[in-house]
Amino acid sequence: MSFIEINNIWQEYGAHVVLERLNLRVNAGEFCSMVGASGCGKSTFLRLLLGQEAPSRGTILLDGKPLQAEPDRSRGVVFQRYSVFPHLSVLDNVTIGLELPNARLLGRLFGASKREARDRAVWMLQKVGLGQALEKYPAQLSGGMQQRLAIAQAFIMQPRVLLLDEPFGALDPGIRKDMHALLLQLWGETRMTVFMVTHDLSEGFNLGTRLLVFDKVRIDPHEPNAYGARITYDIPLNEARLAEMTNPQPDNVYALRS
Ligand SMILES: Nc1ncnc2c1ncn2[C@@H]1O[C@H](COP(=O)(O)OP(=O)(O)OP(=O)(O)O)[C@@H](O)[C@H]1O
Repeated sequence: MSFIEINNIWQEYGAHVVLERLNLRVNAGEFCSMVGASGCGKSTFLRLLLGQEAPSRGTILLDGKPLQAEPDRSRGVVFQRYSVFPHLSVLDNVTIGLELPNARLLGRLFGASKREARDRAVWMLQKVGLGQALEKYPAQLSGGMQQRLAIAQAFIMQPRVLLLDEPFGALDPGIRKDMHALLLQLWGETRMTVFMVTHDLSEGFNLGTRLLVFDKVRIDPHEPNAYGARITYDIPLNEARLAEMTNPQPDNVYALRS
């Protein structure tokens, strides 16, 4: 059994078929880069994986069970445009993720739990290079720093599946390179399963252990929306890195929680 099983899913909005007959098996720890023409349904596919939408047909299984309809802690997401809270400091932006799941029972965390959450958030922010900006507000940060903050927010929750929708699309080339290194490092440490949509082919090839190409197999020039896209190529990449990730040597294992 694969960690994620996608069985013959379709996504239709009225008469507009966006995805059709999509099948995929993904093992835990794989890093899937996803490319394809604009509008072919990559973000739609991510929304299905996140549980924000249910497919029109077909099933998605996570660990053998149907995906929960609501997004939960097992899945984290980073969009191209930083989705951080403007009225919270950098530190609070990251700590709040740890507090919210407990909020219904306890209100905000306090005492030792609060300190522990804060320590973990500081540690995570140091990892993404924001250790000197803890008390700043998002408006005081550059675009690249805000995106690092969004990544820290997603990683602190230690999701089993990380969904990235062009996470570096708005960044300068130099910062992009740093972020690639950071993402690979954190992926190696946490052994998450990653799905990343990108328009940058070289980014897709460099980071992924698998490249999924979305495309339409059938096209009706008179009815462009009559047929949907599916995965037309599934190319294994960076196999040595994947092997090291899924069978780590003791020296290569770091605990994310220090
Ligand atoms: N809720 C919706 N209702 C109707 N149409 C939708 C809905 N969501 C997406 N679509 C349509 O589905 C198609 C695929 O959109 P999607 O954003 O998934 O493509 P994409 O491959 O991610 O594109 P891009 O690379 O440009 O971001 C588009 O034509 C879009 O208009």
